[in-house]
Amino acid sequence: MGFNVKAVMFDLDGTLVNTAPEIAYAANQMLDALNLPNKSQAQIARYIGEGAQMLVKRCVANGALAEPDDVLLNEAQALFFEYYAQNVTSSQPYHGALETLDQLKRTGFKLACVTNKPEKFTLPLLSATGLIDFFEMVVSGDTLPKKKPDPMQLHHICKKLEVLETESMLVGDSDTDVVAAHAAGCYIVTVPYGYNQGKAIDESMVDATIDDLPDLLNLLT
Ligand SMILES: O=C(O)COP(=O)(O)O
Ligand SMILES: [Mg+2]
Repeated sequence: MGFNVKAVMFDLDGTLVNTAPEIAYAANQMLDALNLPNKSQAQIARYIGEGAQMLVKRCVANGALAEPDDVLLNEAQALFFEYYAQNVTSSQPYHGALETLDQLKRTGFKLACVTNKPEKFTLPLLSATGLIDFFEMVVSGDTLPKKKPDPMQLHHICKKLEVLETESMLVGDSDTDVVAAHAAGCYIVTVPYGYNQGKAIDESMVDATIDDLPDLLNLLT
C-alpha cells in the first residue's frame, strides 16, 4: 500500500477493546437508579464514540424526557461514573490487539492511544488489559480542551512524538475518527466491528479497511 508511516495512533473503544458490555451494564444500573427504562446493549453501543457525557445524555433522553434537564443529567452522569468505575477493567481486548501492538512496537513504530473516553476510565482499562506499556502517549477525551472529531488530540500527539501528521496513521472504528484524521491530515484506517452509531463505515472516506487488528501488519510491515 506504500504508507509512509512512523507513528500509529489507536482509538480505544470499539477498536482495541470491546467495552460495550461493561458500558451497557453500567448505563442500565444508572437507568435503574433513576427509575428509567433499560436499553439493550446494541442500543447503548450506538451511543459510544463521543465521550461519556454524550452517552449518558442519549441514554436518559427518550420519549417524554427528550430534553433532560441539567439536574437530571448531572445526577445521571455521577451515577454512570460511579457504576462504570466498578467494572471498567473487566472489558477484553479484541482478537490480536496485544500481538499487533507488540509487533508494531518491535518494528519501530511510535504508538499512541487516542480516545474520547475520560482519563479516569482510560488509564485503568489500559493497565488492566496490558495494553498501556505499548504506548508512548495516551490522550483521553478530557486531557485537552477538545476531543475527536476535532483534530486537537492528533496534532498534540504528532507534536510530542515529533512526527508529521502526514506520516501518522489513526486506526479507529467510527466517523468521529475519520473526521478527526481528515482534519489533522493523518492516514485513517478503520475496523468494521466497533461502534459507529450502528452504521457501516463509509469506505470511500478511508485510506484502508482491515478486518481485524493483525491485518494492520500486512499494511505496515
Ligand atoms: O468514550 C467514547 O465515547 C468513545 O471512546 P473512543 O474514542 O475510544 O471510541
Ligand atoms: Mg471508538
